[in-house]
Formats: sequence, structure tokens, C-alpha cells
Amino acid sequence: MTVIHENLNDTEAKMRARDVSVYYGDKKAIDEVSIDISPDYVTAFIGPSGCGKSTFLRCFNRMNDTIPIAKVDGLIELEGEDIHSNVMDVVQLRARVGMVFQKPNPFPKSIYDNIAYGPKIHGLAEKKPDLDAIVEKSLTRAGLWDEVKDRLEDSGTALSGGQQQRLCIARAIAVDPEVILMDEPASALDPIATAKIEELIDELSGRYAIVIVTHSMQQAARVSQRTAFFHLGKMVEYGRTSDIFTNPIEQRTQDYITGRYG
Ligand SMILES: Nc1ncnc2c1ncn2[C@@H]1O[C@H](COP(=O)(O)OP(=O)(O)OP(=O)(O)O)[C@@H](O)[C@H]1O
Repeated sequence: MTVIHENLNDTEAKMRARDVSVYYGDKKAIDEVSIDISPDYVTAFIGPSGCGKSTFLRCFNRMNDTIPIAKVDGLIELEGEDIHSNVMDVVQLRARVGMVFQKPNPFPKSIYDNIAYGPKIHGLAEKKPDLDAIVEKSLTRAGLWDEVKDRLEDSGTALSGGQQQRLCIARAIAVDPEVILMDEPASALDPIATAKIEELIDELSGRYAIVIVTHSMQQAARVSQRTAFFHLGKMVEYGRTSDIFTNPIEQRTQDYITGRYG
């Protein structure tokens, strides 16, 4: 059973998971997890290695569909729509619920094309000036425009790791998502690049619902307002980040945040 803190006073959920379980073959990696994802806050998923954080994160835009042995049970809704329903277009879903991975993965294309590709295939811009405007807006929002505006034709892969990760965030933003899922987005970066990503998450919060998986409790405390603690495939406790870190109810949460395992 999950302990959900009372008095969260959250507005209507952007996404809702109900009794979600995930299996890899016979192995249950996520066990009946339910959570509401607020549109207004950054939600952090924390917990020891292998507890299922990334598996659960991938449920929200059906990325587990790409893993042949993975099977997802339970209900997940985006704005009240069942994301597994027959009428849900998964390409569209992944634009509405974007994802940023641990290792920056720009396309081997120019910086400009990395951003322009999504809006083009989703029909968000037909003419070059419209596309230019989306590219500039997305890179600006990702805090990268000033660094790359004079080299938009250079390859995205020629940027530094931190810049590549901001490029991937700009790429997610370019298709006008409602939710951005981030799977340990700074764990491959140095402390300065990490700080930039954290600042960026803060700036983007409120505009997009953001869910971040992180190994770093300090990072969860810095960037999120809601935290869910996972252990052995179960969501043990969920509440305000400040309460989870200073006043956890469950012993297992207490043990994790005081470094007793993890
Ligand atoms: N593609 C896969 N095939 C089989 N088992 C998997 C697969 N991906 C994850 N698992 C298993 O599911 C469990 C949960 O893994 P997951 O990566 O979601 O945990 P995590 O909490 O994100 O871990 P970490 O913090 O180490 O990334 C683990 O036991 C893992 O070995």
C-alpha cells in the first residue's frame, strides 16, 4: 500500500495512473502503482537502483511498447483519455508526452534540423519562416539559443554533453508537449552542466508537467515539489518533496533518505 500524504491541494491531474503493473516476461517490475501527475509541479521519482523508477516513467508515453518482453497492465490517462485506447495515436502521444534520456541522443543532423524535424512531421509549421520561429523559440526556452544561433548548421553531435542535453530538451519542446519525462537527465553531465539543466527544469516548470527520475536525492530536493519514493517495484510514499525529505511517514522512506540503502 502506498502512503499518500494528505492536504496536497493539487489541481486536476494532467496524467493519472491507476493500478499500473509492468512485467518483463514473468518478472513483475512495477506492482499496482497509482499516482496523479500535477500540471503545476515537477514530480521526482526516487528510490534505490532497480526499484522500477525508469520502467514506471516509460509507462506515461508507452515507451515500454518498444521492449518486446514488457507488458503493462492498468490504466493511464492523459487529460482523461486512456493512452492505451485504440484511438490513441502513439506518435502523437509521444509528442504530447515528450522524453529526455540519461544519455543525450541528438540526431546526427544539424542543430537546426534536430529541432525542426518534429514540428515538420507533426505538421506544426509548413513554411520556412514558421519553422525558423519554432527553432528559435525552442532553443531560447532551452537556454541554448545564444550559444548556437551562429552555428545552426553545425552537427548536433558536435556540441558538448550539456549542450546536447539542452538540445534534446529543445527538441522535446519544439512539438509543444504537455508533459516532459526526464530519465536521469543530468547523470552523464559534469556539475556545471548539471546545474544548468536543473535551472532549466525550474524555468520550464509550470509551463509543462515535468516528471524526473533521479538517483540524486539532492537533485530531487532542488528541482521537484512532489516526490514519489519507490522500493522493489512499489510506490511506498508520495507527497510534497519537503515533507518526504524532512517528515517521511514510512520507515523505508526514512531509511532511504538517511542513506541506509540505495
Ligand atoms: N528491458 C528489460 N528487460 C528485462 N528486465 C528489465 C528491463 N528493464 C528493466 N528491467 C528490470 O526491471 C527492474 C526495474 O528496472 P528499472 O530500470 O525500471 O529500475 P530503476 O529504478 O530505474 O533502476 P536504476 O535506478 O538502476 O536505473 C530491474 O530489476 C531491472 O533489472
